[in-house]
Amino acid sequence: MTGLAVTCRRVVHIYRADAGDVVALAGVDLHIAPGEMVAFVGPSGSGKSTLIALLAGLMRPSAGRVGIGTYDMGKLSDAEISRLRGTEVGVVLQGAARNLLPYASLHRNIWLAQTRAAGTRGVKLDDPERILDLVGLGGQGKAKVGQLAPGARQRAALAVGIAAGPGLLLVDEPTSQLDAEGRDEVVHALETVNAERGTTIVVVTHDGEVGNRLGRAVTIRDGRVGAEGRDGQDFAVVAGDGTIQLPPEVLGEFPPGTLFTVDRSNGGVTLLANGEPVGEQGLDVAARQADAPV
Ligand SMILES: Nc1ncnc2c1ncn2[C@@H]1O[C@H](COP(=O)(O)OP(=O)(O)OP(=O)(O)O)[C@@H](O)[C@H]1O
Repeated sequence: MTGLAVTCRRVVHIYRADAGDVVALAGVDLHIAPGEMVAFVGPSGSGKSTLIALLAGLMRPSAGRVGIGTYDMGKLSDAEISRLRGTEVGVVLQGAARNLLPYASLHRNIWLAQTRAAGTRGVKLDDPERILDLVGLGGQGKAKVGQLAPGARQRAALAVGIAAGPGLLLVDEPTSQLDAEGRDEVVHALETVNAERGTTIVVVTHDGEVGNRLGRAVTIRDGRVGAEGRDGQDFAVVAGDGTIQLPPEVLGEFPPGTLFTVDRSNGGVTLLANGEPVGEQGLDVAARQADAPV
């Protein structure tokens, strides 16, 4: 199937705990086009894993809307979400072993994922050998998962994640335990799946290099989209409620309480901070439409 779009509108997630509520996501606005590859990056505890868990339907948001393709996740029953996960949405959890049966062969791991998906209607399944080719494990179908090197095991987990031909693949920290070579192989496998199948791919990662390689890196900061990097350029992002997060180093120059004026007199938009054009204070302001091609 072709890639699925992902849309988040004002998504909020609150964990209820005895010690007090934790606001993990405080209003995420995001659109991912079909067939895009995106990394969620950001500091520990910023909300990346929570966001990917909501996209996977493993949890439901406290407020806001999560859309996957034509589905409004909030309107689906638990049974419909379970069917979606494992067919149209592939999920690869952090730690390759959690996605695999270690004593079974690669072929059997893929077969099991496909058998689960085949129980639902309308799923056309790929040849397991073709799936292994996509992740660089062609010809190794008889190998037991437990015998594979860590990088190959992570790619085996990807193979299981794409076994049913999902339109969206969600992957949590695929390179965290790997050396540079293993990381390159995993990123190459993701690129190949994306190029050959048009699958939309979302990866949570601490590795900035993985973010750069995927082309679009969305920085989650304090439970919101803090910034975006596209093809090596960094952007601040205007959220659905009109707020914009500035990087911490820029906030040093424009602390909370700074007064901005929006001047439209020159036909464009100029920001004046405390009466001075922002550019003169060392920050150039360039805007582009969110959906403009990169
Ligand atoms: N089950 C939970 N109960 C209560 N609070 C939680 C729970 N899971 C996560 N949190 C809190 O929610 C916030 C966001 O956590 P989350 O795991 O989504 O961040 P993260 O960016 O993925 O972090 P990391 O990179 O360390 O995995 C953090 O403050 C975290 O402590």
